[in-house]
Amino acid sequence: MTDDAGTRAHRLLHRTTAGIPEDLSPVTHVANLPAAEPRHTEWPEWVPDRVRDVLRNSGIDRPWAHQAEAASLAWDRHNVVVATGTASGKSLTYQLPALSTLVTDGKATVLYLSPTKALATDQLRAVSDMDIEGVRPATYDGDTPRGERPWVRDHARWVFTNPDMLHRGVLPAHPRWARFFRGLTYVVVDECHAYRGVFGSHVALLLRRLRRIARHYGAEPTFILTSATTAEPAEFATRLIGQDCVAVTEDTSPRGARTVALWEPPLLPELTGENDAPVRRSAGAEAARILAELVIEGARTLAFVRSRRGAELTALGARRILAEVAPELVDKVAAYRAGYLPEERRELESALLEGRLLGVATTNALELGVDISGLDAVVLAGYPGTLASFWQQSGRAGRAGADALVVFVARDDPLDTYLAHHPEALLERPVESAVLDPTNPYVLAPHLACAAAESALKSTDLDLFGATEARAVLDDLVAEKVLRRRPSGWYWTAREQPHHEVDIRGSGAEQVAVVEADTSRLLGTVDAVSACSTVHPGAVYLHRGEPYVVDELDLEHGVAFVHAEDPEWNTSARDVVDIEILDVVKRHVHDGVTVNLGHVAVTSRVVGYLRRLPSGEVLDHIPLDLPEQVLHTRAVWYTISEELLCGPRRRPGITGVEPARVPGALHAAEHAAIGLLPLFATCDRWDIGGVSTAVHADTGEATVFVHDGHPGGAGFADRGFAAFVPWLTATREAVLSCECPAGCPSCVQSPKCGNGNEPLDKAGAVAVLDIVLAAVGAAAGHGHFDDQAADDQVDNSR
Ligand SMILES: Nc1ncnc2c1ncn2[C@@H]1O[C@H](COP(=O)(O)OP(=O)(O)OP(=O)(O)O)[C@@H](O)[C@H]1O
Repeated sequence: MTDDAGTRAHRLLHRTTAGIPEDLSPVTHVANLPAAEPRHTEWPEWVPDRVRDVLRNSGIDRPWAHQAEAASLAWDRHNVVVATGTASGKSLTYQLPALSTLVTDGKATVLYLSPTKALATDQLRAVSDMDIEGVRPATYDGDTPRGERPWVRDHARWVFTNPDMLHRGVLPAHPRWARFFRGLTYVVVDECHAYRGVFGSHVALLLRRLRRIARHYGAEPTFILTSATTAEPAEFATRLIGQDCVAVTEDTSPRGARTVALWEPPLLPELTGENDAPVRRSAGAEAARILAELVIEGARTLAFVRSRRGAELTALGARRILAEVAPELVDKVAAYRAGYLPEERRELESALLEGRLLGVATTNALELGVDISGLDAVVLAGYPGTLASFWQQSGRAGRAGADALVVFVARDDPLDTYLAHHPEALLERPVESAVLDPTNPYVLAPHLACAAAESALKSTDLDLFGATEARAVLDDLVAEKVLRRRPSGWYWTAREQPHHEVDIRGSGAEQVAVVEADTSRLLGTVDAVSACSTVHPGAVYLHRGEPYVVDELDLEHGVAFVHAEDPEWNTSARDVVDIEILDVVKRHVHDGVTVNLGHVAVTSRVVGYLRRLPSGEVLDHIPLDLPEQVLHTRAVWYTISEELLCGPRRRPGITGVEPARVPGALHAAEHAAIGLLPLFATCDRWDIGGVSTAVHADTGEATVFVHDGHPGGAGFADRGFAAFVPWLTATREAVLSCECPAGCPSCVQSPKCGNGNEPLDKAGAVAVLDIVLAAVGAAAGHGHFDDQAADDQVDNSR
C-alpha cells in the first residue's frame, strides 16, 4: 500500500458528503475491506511449452494458485466449478486445460457456452489473439453468417456459442456436428451463476441433452464452470450439469483495499407517493450527485444503475451538476448504452483506463466479461438483486497499491432499506445459493420432446433427466400425442422439430408476442400468465431499455401491439388475486403456527394500473377490464391461529393484533417478506408474488403465502421454506429499520400490489412477525443467517 492508501477512499467519501450536517448524513455505515496479496504457483507440468510460452507472452508470468488447482482438476477429467471474485483470472482456468488438450490431441474439440453473445465474442478474441496453431477457434451464434457455418461445423475445434444456439442450432442438427461431438473433451460453462431460476432450469436440461448427444458419439466431456462467488457452488454446479462437480473457491489473486459506504437517501418532505406515504430522493438522483463529486476529485468511477433509462438519467444528472460547477469536466461523463458491441466496450475500457472518461453510468451490461478493474470508485444505485452481483460490480474498484471507494445507495424498497441498516447482511454474509429446478414438469416436458426429436429416448436415458419425474412427464406427452411410445423408446413423429417452440429464456408457459404495430417487428415475448400485468393497454413496456406504450392486448391470438413512446411516467398493474392450496409437500407444525411448502393455483385478474413518475409520485389510477389468469406453481405459506394472533395465548412481551387490524398486518408482513426473499434465493421480487388473508378458505386461519411467479415454480418458494427463520427475521428487521411513521416503499409498500397497498399496518406486521418467530422458536430481534429451518415436527404429507 502507498501512503495514500486507506485515506484516499475516505477523502473521496468525505467529498461526497461535504456540506451535509452530521445528523442528516445519509451514510449509515462505513467498512474497510483489506487488501490481499497474490499467491503464485508454477505452471503445472502437463501444460505444453507452446501454450505456456504464449500465455507468458500475453503477460501472465505464472498462474495464481487457484488457477493451477482448478485447471489441474479439469485436466484430470474432474468436473470443476471455479467460484472466485471479479477479475480473479477465471478465464485462464479453462484456457489451460482446453488449449493443452487441443495442441496435444488433434481430434479433441471444446465447446464454450456463455449467457451472452458479447461475452462469447470477447472470449473468442482472447483465444484467437493467442494464435496457437491448430486450435481453430470460432463463434457459432445468431450472427455467424450462413456461409461460414459449414466451416465451423466441419473444422473449428473450439466453438464459442450460447445456450440458445446450442438448443436451436446445434443439437437439432447433431449429425452435421458428428466430428465435433466425437472429439468433445471439454464443455466450458462461463458465468454459470447467470443460469438461475427458470432460465437455469432450462439450461440444466439443455446440458443433459448435450451430454446425451455427446454420449451418442462416444464422448464424455468434462465440464469446467466459472461463477461469481456464490454459496454452495459445488451443489449448484452439480445440479446444473447433472453430474458431480468439485468447487475451487479460494481466491489467490491480488486485491486492493476497499472502503464500502452504505448510503440511504433522505425522505423528501415536499413529495408524497401512494396513499400519501413519504418518498425518498431517488437512488439514481443521489448517484448522479455522488458521481459528479467523484469526477471533480478526479476519481475514475463506474455507477451501476438498474435500468438503462436510469443509467442515462444518472449520467445526465451528473453532467448537469458539472456544467454548473466544473464545465470542463462535463464530457468526462457518459452513459454506457446497451447494444453490447465488443468494439464499444473496448473503447469504453480504454477511455476509462486512459482517463479520457472519468465517470460512466451503466446498467449491469458492464457487469459480465469486461476487463475493467482497478477503478477508484464504484457507485451502486440500488441493490443489484444478488450478493453475487454486488461483489461482481463492486469488485471493479480497487487495484493493488491504492484503495478504492464503493458506495451502495439504497433505493426505496424493503430489501435496500434492510441492507443499508444491516451492513453484516451485505458485507459478511456468504452470497446466496443460486436456485434452479430441472424437475419442474413445465420445463422438463419441452426438453424431453426436444431430446426425443434429436434421437429417440431410451429407458436408459431417463436417469439423466431424473427418472421418476421424466417418466411421469413422458406419460403425459404420450397421452397428449406429442410423443409416441414404442417398445424401443419414445419417438417424436411430427415433421417439424419442436425446438423453435421452446423459449429457454421464457417460463415454459404460453407466450404472448409483443409487436410494434407500425413495422410488425417482433420485440419480444412475455408469458401469457403475466401478460395482463406487463403488456395491458396503456402499459409502458421496455425493450432493451427502449420505452414503448401498449395499444392493444389480444390474448386470444397471443399478441400485444405497441408503439414507440417515452412518456415521463412508468406504469404498474393492480390486480385481485386468489390462491388455492392443491397439496402440501412439507409442513412444520408449531404451537399455533404452521409453515408449509406445496403446490397452489393462483388466480389473478388485472383491474387497473397506476401511472407513476420516476420520483415515486403517483399521477393516477386507470381501471381495466381483463380476464382471469390461473398460475399453477409452488408456494411457501404460514398460518397463525386466531387465539395466538388476537387472543391471550402469547409469550410475555409479544403484543397481539386487534381483529380489525389483522388484514393490514398480514398484508404488510407479506409485502416485506416478498421484498426480503431475494436475500436468500437468487430471485428478483418480480419473480415471486404473495397473497395474505385473515381467514383462508383452505386453512381456516390467518395465512400468508409467498409463491413462485412461474408455472411449476423455480425453487424460490422452496428456498423460503428452507430459510424460513432467517428470512422472516430479516423481514422484521427491515420493517423496524425504516423510520417512516406508517409504511412506505422502503418497508411495507409494494410496487406491484394488486390492492393499491391497502390496507397496510406497519406496526401490525412487526407484531405478526414476532408472533410467528416466537412460535417457531426463533429469538426474535436477533438475525441469524444459518438458514436452518426449525426442525419441529416435519410432515411430508404429499
Ligand atoms: N496469473 C495471472 N497473473 C497475472 N495476471 C493475470 C493472471 N491471470 C489472469 N490475469 C489477468 O487478470 C485479468 C482478469 O482475468 P479474467 O478476465 O480471466 O478474470 P475473471 O475472473 O474472468 O473476471 P470477471 O470476474 O470479470 O469475469 C485479465 O486482465 C488477465 O489477463
